[in-house]
Amino acid sequence: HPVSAAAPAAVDFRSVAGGPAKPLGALGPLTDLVIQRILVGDQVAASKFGTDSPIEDPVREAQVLEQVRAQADASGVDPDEAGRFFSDQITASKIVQQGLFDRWTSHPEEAPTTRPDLAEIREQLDRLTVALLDELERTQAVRGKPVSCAVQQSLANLTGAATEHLDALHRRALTEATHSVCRLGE
Ligand SMILES: C=C(O[C@@H]1C=C(C(=O)O)C=C[C@H]1O)C(=O)O
Repeated sequence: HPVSAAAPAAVDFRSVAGGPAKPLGALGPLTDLVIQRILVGDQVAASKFGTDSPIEDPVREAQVLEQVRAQADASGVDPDEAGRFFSDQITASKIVQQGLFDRWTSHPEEAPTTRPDLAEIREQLDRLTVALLDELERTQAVRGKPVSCAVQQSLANLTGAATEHLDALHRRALTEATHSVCRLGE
């Protein structure tokens, strides 16, 4: 009989769970939001590519971090901890933007053909900030236990990267965006 098709390279968690695939475990919801923010980075890159807007905007970064510190206080999260976490989110976004700029420069046929509005994208990022801070608050207990936190972050990153079909660039951004999650609050 004919040889069956090759096994899939990665487990499709959709078929296991029977529902929308999400990063697993205690840090799954936080990691899901981190991935959403990383993917918004693609939109940011598309809005800036071929324009005068630079990848790095220190004024906007300061506004984001100011919003974060104020809202952290209101959500019961340490403002310094929240600030460190969001600095990593900003770094991750710039990794994605630079990676896509490089890709689109060497492969212009892959460059986006429409240019989304940066102001609208930033409103989307501001909404994600609120949700991320809620998850930072909700996960304080598990993040305070270094060993189980590390296990949960590995599980969430692995399953999140697989279910969202992240490429090497976006996986690198995910690693950067989550590398302090288990050290925060110490
Ligand atoms: C996302 C943007 O690009 C960069 C990343 C930022 C972020 O992740 O919040 C903020 C400013 C920029 O340095 C943006 O310009 O809005």
